Amino acid sequence: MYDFLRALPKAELHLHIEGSMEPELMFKLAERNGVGLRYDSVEDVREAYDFADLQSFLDLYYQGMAVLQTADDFHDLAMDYFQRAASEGVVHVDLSFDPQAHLSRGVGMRAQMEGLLAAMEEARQELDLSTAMIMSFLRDQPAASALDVFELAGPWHRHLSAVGLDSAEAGFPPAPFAEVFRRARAAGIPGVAHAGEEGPPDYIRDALDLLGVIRIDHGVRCLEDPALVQRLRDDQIPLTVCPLSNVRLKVVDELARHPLPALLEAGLKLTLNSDDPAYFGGGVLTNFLACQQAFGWDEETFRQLARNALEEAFMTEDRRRALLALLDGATGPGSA
Ligand code: HPA
Ligand SMILES: [Zn+2]
Repeated sequence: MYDFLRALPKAELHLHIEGSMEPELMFKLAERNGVGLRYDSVEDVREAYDFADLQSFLDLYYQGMAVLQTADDFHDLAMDYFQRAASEGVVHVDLSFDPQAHLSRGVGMRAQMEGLLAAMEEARQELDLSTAMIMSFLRDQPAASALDVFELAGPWHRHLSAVGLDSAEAGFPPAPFAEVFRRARAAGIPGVAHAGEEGPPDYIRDALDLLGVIRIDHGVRCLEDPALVQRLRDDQIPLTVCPLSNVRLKVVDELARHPLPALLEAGLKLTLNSDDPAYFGGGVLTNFLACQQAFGWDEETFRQLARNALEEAFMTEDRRRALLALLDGATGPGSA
């Protein structure tokens, strides 16, 4: 099964590039930029990654970013992740980043964009890895700040495949962000949003109705609302589920009790993703393997999850056709 899951052409739809920073890179960038760290060693960092909930993770996540200062840093961060992803059989990444978390530290939009876009081009040329960019807004910051950031990113709008919404969820409903998502849509940029991770099912409904999003990040709490589940199934709205993240942030007690089997049973369009691989114990392949261990799914189930991701990722139709053909070819007959 390892070989099968490794070979499966996997697309990652829910990945915060800042959450892909391994402690080794954090130390390297800290040294390069003369930024002090509160940790003495890589082991110290890993030990600190013991989270009680989403907020306790976010506190360290925003701290860790302090080492990112220049375009080169963003480039190196993304390339480090792309190389690891490619080695796990990932063929496409919808990469999300949080510009406000960098602007507030005095790191400009240009450095962020130029570094990330350079790495994305390098990944295409050197790793045959396609990528797309999602610019996310922090929902625990004022909606006016999201509007400012969207305007500030104007010169790069043509590089954005979507806008997103992340950070602390409970108590921060989607509604205030309707205007910025409407503006993005008017510029031809669709939306995705975290909803139903720690927040209630109503936030999923509001993300669809008020923000007009085309995918829901996480969404696992939809099961508390049967009418919502029916809508998500009828409309085949993709959910980007992050199994190991949900365990590490205590959305669920343990993977064996994760609602993934119930979500599948409900006929929802699911994908498996890593969220913040450096903080939550591994990348996409690790998440696939953990689900195999926990749920004993067969090859057909994993093939369908991988197909869902290829169908819903932000990529050209030519690339999608090629990767779907690779999926069917790589995984044998009966999969067409
Ligand atoms: O899992 C997450 N949830 C919300 N915001 C985030 N920002 C990075 N990771 C996450
Ligand atoms: Zn996330």
